[in-house]
Amino acid sequence: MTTYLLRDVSPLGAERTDLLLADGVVAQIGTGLDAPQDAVVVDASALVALPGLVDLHTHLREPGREDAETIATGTRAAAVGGFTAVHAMANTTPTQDTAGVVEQVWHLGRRAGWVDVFPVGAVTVGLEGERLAELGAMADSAARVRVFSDDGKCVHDPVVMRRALEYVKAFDGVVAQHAQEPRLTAGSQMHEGVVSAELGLAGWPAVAEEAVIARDVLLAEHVGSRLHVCHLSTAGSVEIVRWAKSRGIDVTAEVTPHHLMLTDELARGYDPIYKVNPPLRTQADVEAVREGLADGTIDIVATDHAPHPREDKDCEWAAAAFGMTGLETALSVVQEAMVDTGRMTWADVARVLSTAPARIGRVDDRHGRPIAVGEPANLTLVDPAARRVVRPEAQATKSVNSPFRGRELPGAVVATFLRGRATVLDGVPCDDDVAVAR
Ligand SMILES: NC(=O)N[C@@H](CC(=O)O)C(=O)O
Ligand SMILES: [Zn+2]
Ligand SMILES: [Zn+2]
Repeated sequence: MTTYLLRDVSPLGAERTDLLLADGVVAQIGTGLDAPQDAVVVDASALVALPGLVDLHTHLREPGREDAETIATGTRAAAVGGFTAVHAMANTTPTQDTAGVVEQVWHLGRRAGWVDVFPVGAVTVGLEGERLAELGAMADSAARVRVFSDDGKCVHDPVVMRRALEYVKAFDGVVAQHAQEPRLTAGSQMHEGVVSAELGLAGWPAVAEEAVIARDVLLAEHVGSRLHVCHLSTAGSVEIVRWAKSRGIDVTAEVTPHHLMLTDELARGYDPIYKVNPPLRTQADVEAVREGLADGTIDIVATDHAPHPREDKDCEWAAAAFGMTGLETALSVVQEAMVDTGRMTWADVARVLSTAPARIGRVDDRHGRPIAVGEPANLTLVDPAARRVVRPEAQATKSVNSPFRGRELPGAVVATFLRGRATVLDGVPCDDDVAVAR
């Protein structure tokens, strides 16, 4: 295995030092380290080192929609985006609702070799919201599932939600809720507000999200369980989570990069590239989620990378699929929205994109670790001074539905290391090295 000496890198944006990566771990830290004979020396004097990013919410689409993404293409895109681990959502075909399917996804992730893939288990059979899936068997499987979600759909029946919350306690699992009251959002196309009224598109009101979050934090309190809120998007949701945390309720929440940056104004062009669930909200909501992320009410940023094939997006708004890609732009968007605005430091970025998601997903024995001697060398090197224009056709993901198309964003992932092995160097995926390691 290649040894890397990262010369003059800035861990978490702090003072520069050298990092020696050998035998899969951070072997030495210090200034002016001697380069071992066969080491590859990387001039990292312009780079910030972060613990490898961890995505709690990725749609890899395999099995079932390999025309949109495969585990191989999606995890390669994840590595390019600086990730060393992703949690793969359960809304595949077949659904990830049995030990057999989650083990298959886990095996395919290992075989691809780009990042560690942690399958999410469905809460209910077929995401139908009626009967609990075999949560225990998925937890005990080789995939060691700890995160359970019907994402794409809401676990709307309060009795089913209560049972799921109770059940996952046995193995320290968490239910990740896609908070969307279905009756309030039947036929909804975009955020309900001034813009939806003007465009004549059916609205998806903030209350449909907030009502479910309010119910679920109370359920989590009642049964003493752990709840995670997926892609929180409204100012009211931030308020409810803030209140729940102040009561000591064991709730965590995520926001997506697109909800940190984009608003419903973008729907005015009727371009379905901006159609997503939950919908893009208002500028006041964007301000509130930024503030919530900065003050710790929102624990993490998760991409909700949702690739769709062209034919599902190149159509009229009402017929188009909900969802946006995000793995390869997440870090840049967080830099623009939070770091370059002075709201967060790089140490905060490491928390919201690595340490906290690893902890919520209970993979913090391997990921989201401090950059310290003896720790697994899962690392991301970012050049904060770089700027680049997003070109979806040039991305590693198989799908081109990026809402950031044509935008210039700050920052670039220069390298990603998974257990000391480079998966990305000079911004380019290391196809040959990853193939050898397979
Ligand atoms: N976010 C989306 O708009 N779509 C997701 C489902 C989801 O995250 O709810 C998808 O699977 O396409
Ligand atoms: Zn969702
Ligand atoms: Zn999702």
